[in-house]
Formats: sequence, C-alpha cells, structure tokens
Amino acid sequence: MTPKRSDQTPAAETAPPKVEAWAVNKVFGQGEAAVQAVSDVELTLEPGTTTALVGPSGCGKSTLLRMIAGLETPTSGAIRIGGEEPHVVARGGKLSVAFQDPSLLPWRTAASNVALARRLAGLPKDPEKVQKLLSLVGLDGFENKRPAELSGGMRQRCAIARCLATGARLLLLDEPFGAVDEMTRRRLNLELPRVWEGQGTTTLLVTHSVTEAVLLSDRVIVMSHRPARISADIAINVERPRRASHLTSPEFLALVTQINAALGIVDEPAA
Ligand SMILES: Nc1ncnc2c1ncn2[C@@H]1O[C@H](COP(=O)(O)OP(=O)(O)OP(=O)(O)O)[C@@H](O)[C@H]1O
Repeated sequence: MTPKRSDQTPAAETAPPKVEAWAVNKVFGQGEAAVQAVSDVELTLEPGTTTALVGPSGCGKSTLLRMIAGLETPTSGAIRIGGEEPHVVARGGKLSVAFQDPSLLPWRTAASNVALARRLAGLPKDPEKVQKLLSLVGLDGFENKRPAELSGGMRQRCAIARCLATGARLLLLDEPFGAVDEMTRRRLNLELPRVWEGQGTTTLLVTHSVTEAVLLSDRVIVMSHRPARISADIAINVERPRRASHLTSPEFLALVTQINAALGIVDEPAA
C-alpha cells in the first residue's frame, strides 16, 4: 500500500528531481520492420526547471517522454530520475503524466477524478484543494459532471488538474493542451506554470507549438526527424512570470525565429 504523506512533507523529501539520460536509444520491432524512434539521446534536466521538446511529427518526442515516465524501456542506454530508475519512481507516485488523450474514469465526476489522484498519491482528503485546482483550469460549476458531460477541452483541463493534484515533483506533459481551444490554451499557458513553479517541479513538456514552448520553458530542445536526436538546445532567458505582453517582445520573437530555424521552418526567399 502507498504510504500516507501529508502536504507538509519536508522539502528535502519532495525536492524536484534531476533527470538524466545517457546514450538512450529506442527501437520498436525487429528486422525489416524495426523502427528506430530515438537515437543516442544525452540529456540532463536540472531540478525545478521546465523543458520543452519540439520536433517534427513522428520524430520520437513522445517515445522519449514515455521512457522517462517508465512506460517504455530504452533498447540501450539508461535513464535515472534522482538516481532511480523511472519505473521505480513511477511506482512510488513521484511522477505524474498528462497525455493529449485524457484517460479520466468515466463513472467518476471531475472532482472525484482529481480527488482519486490525490488519494492514490497517498495525500490526505482535501476537497478545497481539489476545488481550487478545478477552478484554476476553468472548471468551476463542472465539478460534479462526469467526463461524458464535458467537452474534449474540458476533459483535458480536468486531466491537467489531476496531474497537478498528485503533488508529484516530476511532471511529464505530452501535448497537454492539444485539444484545448486557442483562447483557453493561452490562458492555461500563462497560469499553469505558476502552479507547478509554486509546487516546485521538474517539468518536461512535449508540444507542437513553438510559441507555447518558449512561453512555458527555461529551455527548448529541438529534436531532428526520426530517429530523434537532439539538434538544438536553446536557453529561454525570458523573465518570469511570463505575461501575454512577452508574446510580442523582440527577445521572445527572436527565440521563436531561432527555434523555427532549428526546425527548418524558414521563409522562402521572395521570387
Ligand atoms: N509502441 C510502438 N510500437 C511501434 N512503433 C512505435 C510505437 N510507439 C511509437 N512508435 C513509432 O516511433 C516513432 C516515433 O513516435 P512518437 O510517438 O514518439 O513520435 P512524436 O514525435 O511524439 O510524434 P507526434 O509529434 O506526431 O506526436 C513513430 O514512427 C511511431 O510510429
């Protein structure tokens, strides 16, 4: 059984972890059908930082995130989270994953899905905290609705609240805002980092949006076409908290341009 822990667990026990990956490769299948998804990835995520992974569709970003989450095993190489193997950290409830496809329990209400995540993480009941998280993701008034009664974007926001509710110090977010409308997405982009920064987490985010990557992160890692290698590693030294006004600042736009260039997205020369 998961040992009970309180929200007042000493900081030393709940400090955000360092994530390290050495020479990580992942090959799916064998022989002629083999697909190499990740190639020779060396990566260190410093404790308490937010890193975004961007790259072409199908290049291997989710595979890398899933290996860090302990959901896939590297074919070769090693990953450690605070010195421990990912599946050990996952089993201990010390990491939390949110996917684009939110797997909420259909028979439970939004509030009960979030509360269950707290319970499974060994945290005490706290309906007020659950309510606060649901309110933060804009689900006020929908606490007692079941997933089938929520829109796709609402389900996704509920899944993000559930991910934050565990108090895990490692957040792995795979396109968490993919099905959220543009306006809500921007609001969540600006508000949610304050929550996870307040909790003190190491966060890894896969996103298709370069703007979102810059807005949320301390660092953006650009992956190449499959098999995914790291092709650029760009520090985002934009002051925090990030605000909507940053979106149009020259330094922000220069970073977006730099990342687009690393992705090979450049303007065609005028005819
Ligand atoms: N379980 C699996 N079995 C076989 N092949 C897989 C599996 N998971 C992923 N792949 C393959 O590995 C490659 C990388 O997939 P992955 O989902 O990591 O890419 P991605 O960069 O996250 O893509 P997208 O941006 O489109 O979500 C793809 O060619 C995919 O088909």
